[in-house]
Amino acid sequence: MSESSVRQRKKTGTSDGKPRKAKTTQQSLPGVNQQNKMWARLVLIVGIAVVVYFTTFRTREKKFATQRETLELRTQKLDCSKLYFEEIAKYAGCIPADCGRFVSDKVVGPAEVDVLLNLAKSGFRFGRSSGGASILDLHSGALSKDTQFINIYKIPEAKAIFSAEHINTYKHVKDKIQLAVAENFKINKDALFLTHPTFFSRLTNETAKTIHDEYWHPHVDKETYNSFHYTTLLYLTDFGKDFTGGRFVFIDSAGKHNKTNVYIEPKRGRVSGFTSGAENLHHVEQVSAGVRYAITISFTCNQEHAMGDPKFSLDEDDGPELM
Ligand SMILES: O=C(O)CCC(=O)C(=O)O
Ligand SMILES: [Fe+2]
Repeated sequence: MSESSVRQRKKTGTSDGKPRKAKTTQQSLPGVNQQNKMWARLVLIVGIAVVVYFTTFRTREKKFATQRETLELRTQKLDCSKLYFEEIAKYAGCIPADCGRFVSDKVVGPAEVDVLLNLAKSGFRFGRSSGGASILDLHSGALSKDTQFINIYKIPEAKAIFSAEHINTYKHVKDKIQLAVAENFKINKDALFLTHPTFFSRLTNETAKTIHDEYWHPHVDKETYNSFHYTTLLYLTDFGKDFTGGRFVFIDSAGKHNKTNVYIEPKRGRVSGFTSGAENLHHVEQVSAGVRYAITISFTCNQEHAMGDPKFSLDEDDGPELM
């Protein structure tokens, strides 16, 4: 109600000379003001709550390595998680100067990537998961096939795919990555051993059919794969060109509610390496289109978990057993 209409009523009396209900109207003014104040306070409180919520519980985003840049070396030091440090401390020569992560686009060359991508594509012709995440482990022979795994070494036609170039490149690249891990974490190269599982991955946006297809869950490699001490990844296809989605994400926490997602965009020939403890919680975003190829190459300091290079053996009696 406007002020002028209130004034109007004040002037107007009733026939018996008594004031009209204008009195009541006059009394309602402070009520309206009070209500307005209450609303203002409520809006202020809600506003503050929203600001506090988003500053306290927000997830920040950082790009550690974009697809467009070519990195000699980018590193990030981290405090080792307690459990990881307690365990790695047992292995002389294998204790990192600092826990952390690195990315380099200079360890593996484009020709080597071509050979390995060709090897991966040839292998996956013999089997793929029906649910979007396929693996090919040339050490055990494990190859995804629909909703299960088969042994590629039991397929006679697979013989044709393993050329000397494939085998030599695979071993040479593995050695270079092992050296990169040793240099970056300042450990003895010979204290590191290749471990299981080391595998090619092929990720698409197909709907997951089994738990093995759900590659996007946050995890700690040391917890998922007990033998891991250092994880490395070699990317064989480009984020944003060969596929979309599928970025690698470290999830860093400072306090309970303060998270930072640290992204690595896959790029052909890009190697990332990190200590496998809880300091490097991570996941892979779901691929939204295209095909993402990578190799997970894992290292242990525990000689009991060491494994040799793949035999690429097709002799059924000789061939590696599946896990
Ligand atoms: O392919 C990637 O980028 C990461 C895969 C991964 O997290 C793993 O193999 O443990
Ligand atoms: Fe992982």
